[in-house]
Parts: sequence; structure tokens; C-alpha cells
Amino acid sequence: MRTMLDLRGVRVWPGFLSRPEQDTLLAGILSVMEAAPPFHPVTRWGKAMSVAMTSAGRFGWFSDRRGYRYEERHPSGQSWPPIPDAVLRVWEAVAPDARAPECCLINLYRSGARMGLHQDRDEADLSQPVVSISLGDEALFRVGALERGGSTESVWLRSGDVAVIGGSARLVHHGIDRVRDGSSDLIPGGGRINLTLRVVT
Ligand SMILES: O=C(O)CCC(=O)C(=O)O
Ligand SMILES: [Fe+2]
Repeated sequence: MRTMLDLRGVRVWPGFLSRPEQDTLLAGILSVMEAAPPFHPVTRWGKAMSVAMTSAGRFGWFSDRRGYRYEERHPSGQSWPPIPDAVLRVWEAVAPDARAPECCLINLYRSGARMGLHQDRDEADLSQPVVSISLGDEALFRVGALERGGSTESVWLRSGDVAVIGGSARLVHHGIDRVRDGSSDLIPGGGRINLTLRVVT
């Protein structure tokens, strides 16, 4: 029996993936990163994000001075690589009723990277969940409310944990306050990789 935590409606399964499963996922993601190298998107305000990103799937998440959006091509001009099968299996296991994911956003947190509180709202169909897979160093994940401000709750996400941001929690504010350097040996060069699978259209 798996345990599930409920964090303001965000469902978290600690230890969802075994170490061999994490290794398989990581191998697929490292080949995506070779074909579509991570880059630091720039926000509307002209500031580069501390998290490096790339994507797999039909769409990739992108930001520059024009704002946040999904793009069909990596900045190199090439289409994004396909989402690895092992990653799709996780989506099917935790979101069996959902449509097929169209984007796997790959967030690479090297030392000092963080992600401020935000909502995932660049997708057209908000009835579809966002599935998040954590690999590598532990990260302090903060979840707030649907509205801005108010109280928040945090949990450490560890390598192999899976979270689903869906249903009534689909638009909750969330972010990564900090990552514990050296807490995992999974990622070559250290750090954390988070995958978020999304239906975009
Ligand atoms: O890194 C994480 O665990 C969260 C990532 C996230 O919220 C996002 O990519 O929108
Ligand atoms: Fe998010």
C-alpha cells in the first residue's frame, strides 16, 4: 500500500519510484537534455530564471520578454524530443482518466536555484492535472491557496516522489524555496531535476 499526503489538495506520493525506476527515468531525460539543452528562460521583466529548463513532447514551456507560453520548438529551432516512455508510464499510473500529456517540462536546479510561488495557468484545459516527478536533491515544496497571499504549507520532496496538482487544487500557488545540495547522488554533476507533465491544449 502506498501512502499519500494531501497538501492543500495537492496529492503527494513519497517514494513512488524505486531507485532503478529513477535511474531509467533519468537516462531518458538525460538523452532529451542532450538533444534539447536546458537554458535559463527570461521573464517578462528581463530577469533570467535560476532554474534551467527544457522540454519534451509536442510543446515546450517557454518565457522571454513577451511572457510565458508554450512553443513547438526549442530555441535552437528543432522540435522538442518525444516524452520518454518511462515518464508516460508515471502519468498513466497517477492520472489514468486524463488526456495524454503534451509537454514534459524539465526543470534543472543546480546549486542555489529556486522557483517562486506561482500558479500553473498557461494551459488551456484546466480540468487536466499537472503531474510532478522529483529526481535528485531534496527540495522544499511550498503550497499556498488559490488566491495570492495567505498561509502556506511546505513539504520536502525527495528523489522518486510524485505529486499531482489537479482537481480543486489545479490552480493553487506553489513553488520551491530551496534545494538541499548534495542530498542525493542521482544527478550527474549534482542538483535536482523536476519533471512536470501537462496537457497544454
Ligand atoms: O520543481 C518543482 O517541484 C515544481 C516545478 C513547478 O512548479 C513548475 O515547473 O511549474
Ligand atoms: Fe508550477
